[in-house]
Amino acid sequence: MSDSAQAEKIAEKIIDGKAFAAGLRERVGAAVAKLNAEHGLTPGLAVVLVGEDPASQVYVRNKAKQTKEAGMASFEHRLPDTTSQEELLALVKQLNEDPSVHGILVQLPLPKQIDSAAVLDTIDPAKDVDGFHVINAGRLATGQDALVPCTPLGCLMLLKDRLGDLSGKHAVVLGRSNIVGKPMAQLLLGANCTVTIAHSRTKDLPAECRRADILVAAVGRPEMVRGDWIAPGATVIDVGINRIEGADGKNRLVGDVAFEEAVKVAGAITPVPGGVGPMTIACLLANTLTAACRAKGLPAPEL
Ligand SMILES: NC(=O)C1=CN([C@@H]2O[C@H](COP(=O)(O)OP(=O)(O)OC[C@H]3O[C@@H](n4cnc5c(N)ncnc54)[C@H](OP(=O)(O)O)[C@@H]3O)[C@@H](O)[C@H]2O)C=CC1
Ligand SMILES: Nc1nc(=O)c2c([nH]1)NC[C@@H]1CN(c3ccc(C(=O)N[C@@H](CCC(=O)O)C(=O)O)cc3)C=[N+]21
Repeated sequence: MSDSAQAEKIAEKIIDGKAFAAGLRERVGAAVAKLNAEHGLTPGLAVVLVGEDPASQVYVRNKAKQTKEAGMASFEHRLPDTTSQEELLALVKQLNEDPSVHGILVQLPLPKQIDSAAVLDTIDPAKDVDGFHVINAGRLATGQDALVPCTPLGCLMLLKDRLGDLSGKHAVVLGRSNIVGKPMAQLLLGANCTVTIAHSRTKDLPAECRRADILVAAVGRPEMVRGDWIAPGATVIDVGINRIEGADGKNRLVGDVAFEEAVKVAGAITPVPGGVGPMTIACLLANTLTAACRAKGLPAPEL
């Protein structure tokens, strides 16, 4: 095969999350404009950042910018690293009561003096646009209307867009965190996949992965999934966001999958950056729109 034919084949395999997210944000923006014109409602998202973690600051800035671009109100709350649990809970309760706020996101991780689970469970479940509250986790697990965690929701959208019906496919989810792995497995189960959840105690990770039609990697280990862990033609979703030092001494962003190896074997694969990350923020906006509609007793638009 010629070099250009080879390059074309690889390009076809890449799932362009950045482009899909841009389209989703446009659809959210159009729905927000309609909601505003017909009902005088402007969805509002409050983002709370505790401490000065530079990566978190970048995400929070991006979220605020994209929230405004979609025509929604953005409220940013920055608290010092030394904030107490009581102070943070007081702010969350104030946001719960504020009628202009439809979505609340408390950026994770939180400083160690704060009990994250207690904070997340204080957020009004109807405003929990991260979908991390136990009520929303329970609703998702029991097949009821829930606010669904943004990252897995974005992964599911990319999978359905690429593969159509997912029924009967064998999905392997690497990672079992409450914010990615577990809700991802629930969503895939809801889409009628046969689901395996693998983690740090799984015996033969490469063998489990090779059985996957759909492989979702969310472990936080740079390039852990090698090309020979992937079944030929499988669809690979790389959730990992890892900053590592490149050969040139500069920082670069890599996923949990060794992309160059994997792209040769996989049928389709998300890149890092430009894959799942942008979908997470677009889904956050979609969830804020959903929360605002439900607060007014309106049906959430199909996006
Ligand atoms: N793109 C995006 O928008 C987002 C990206 N991320 C990224 O996704 C990744 C995962 O995030 P998150 O779920 O929060 O991470 P956690 O650290 O909470 O969970 C990691 C999971 O991976 C498992 N694991 C860790 N090491 C191994 C290993 N060597 N072999 C097998 N399993 C392993 C752990 O197993 P065990 O339970 O046994 O410890 C755990 O279940 C990170 O890179 C994070 O940065 C996260 C959120 C959003
Ligand atoms: N309450 C809470 N909710 C979250 O959803 C949440 C959180 N806390 N804490 C941190 C993680 C991480 N996260 C990302 C969002 C967007 C990108 C993203 O847009 N990434 C770009 C690249 C960004 C870059 O260059 O650094 C991309 O992959 O193309 C990545 C990661 C949300 N998180």
